[in-house]
Amino acid sequence: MFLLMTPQFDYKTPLEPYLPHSKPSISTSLPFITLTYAQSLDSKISAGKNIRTALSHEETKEMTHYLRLHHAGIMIGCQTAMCDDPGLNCKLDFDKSPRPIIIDPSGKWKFNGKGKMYQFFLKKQGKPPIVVLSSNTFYNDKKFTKQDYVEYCVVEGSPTDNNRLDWNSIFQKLYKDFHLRSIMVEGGGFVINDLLSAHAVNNLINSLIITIAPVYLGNKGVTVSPYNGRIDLKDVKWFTGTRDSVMCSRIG
Ligand SMILES: NC(=O)C1=CN([C@@H]2O[C@H](COP(=O)(O)OP(=O)(O)OC[C@H]3O[C@@H](n4cnc5c(N)ncnc54)[C@H](O)[C@@H]3O)[C@@H](O)[C@H]2O)C=CC1
Ligand SMILES: Nc1nc(O)c(N)c(N[C@@H]2O[C@H](COP(=O)(O)O)[C@@H](O)[C@H]2O)n1
Repeated sequence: MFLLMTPQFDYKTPLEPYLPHSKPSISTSLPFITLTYAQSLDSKISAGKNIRTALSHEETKEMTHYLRLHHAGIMIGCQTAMCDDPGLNCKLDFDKSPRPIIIDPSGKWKFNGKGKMYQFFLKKQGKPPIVVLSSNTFYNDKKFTKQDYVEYCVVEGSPTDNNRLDWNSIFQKLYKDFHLRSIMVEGGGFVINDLLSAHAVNNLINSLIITIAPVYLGNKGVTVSPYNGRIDLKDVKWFTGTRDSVMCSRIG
């Protein structure tokens, strides 16, 4: 559990209008999507490929766990799952931990073992994951075997584009088959850039919440920058803690 080290940092009031319950998705087939991550001043989310990098201050990290409290699912790409060994639970209230969702089209990531997510699950401090898998892997890869406690969300994968999965199909399936009404997407770089780019076509993201840490990570860092150019944000609100700044917005 967190000790509230910095009670003067009120993140709850400014976040309120951006939470799923404040503006439920008007769609009946898609969950409320919050894209949220921490970045440096030069738009890097880690110091380099496969390097877990602490960017958030203690109090903005606590804010992330508050966001976890308000979402039914928490999504990351398999590269982040493999290099960060994340817990993805909610330390403010274990019972309200979101369901971890790992986008892993080829089924490379392993849940069972020494990983934090599995250990939290065994101690009833976190939920078991859903792995989003390509139909090519599920039906055609003879080496693929189902893992204990893992549920699979099988989405049609592109046969020509490296098992690429369509975001709209992923979210629709998670809504329909797993009844997830709100999902926070944390990263990493590929997931953020691809989702931001897909949003321009499908209007998928409901809230964008970014922690900005006062640090440069340099040109070896993993960059956040959508492929298809400029994206304008609206309903923008900034607030500042002891060290980090936080930007909340919707995407125009
Ligand atoms: N500062 C922060 O808030 C965060 C930082 N990170 C950092 O990000 C870095 C990892 O980022 P990346 O290497 O870009 O990996 P990633 O975590 O975005 O995973 C990429 C992989 O996920 C799969 N994938 C994701 N979306 C897919 C789709 N639509 N269709 C098919 N496959 C899909 C693919 O296998 C792809 O290679 C790590 O260093 C990690 O520490 C990760 C999360 C948050
Ligand atoms: N909010 C935030 N700040 C940072 O500085 C980070 N590096 C991250 N990373 C994300 O959080 C996951 C780790 O979660 P646990 O604390 O282990 O539950 C990591 O995998 C990234 O998704 N986030």
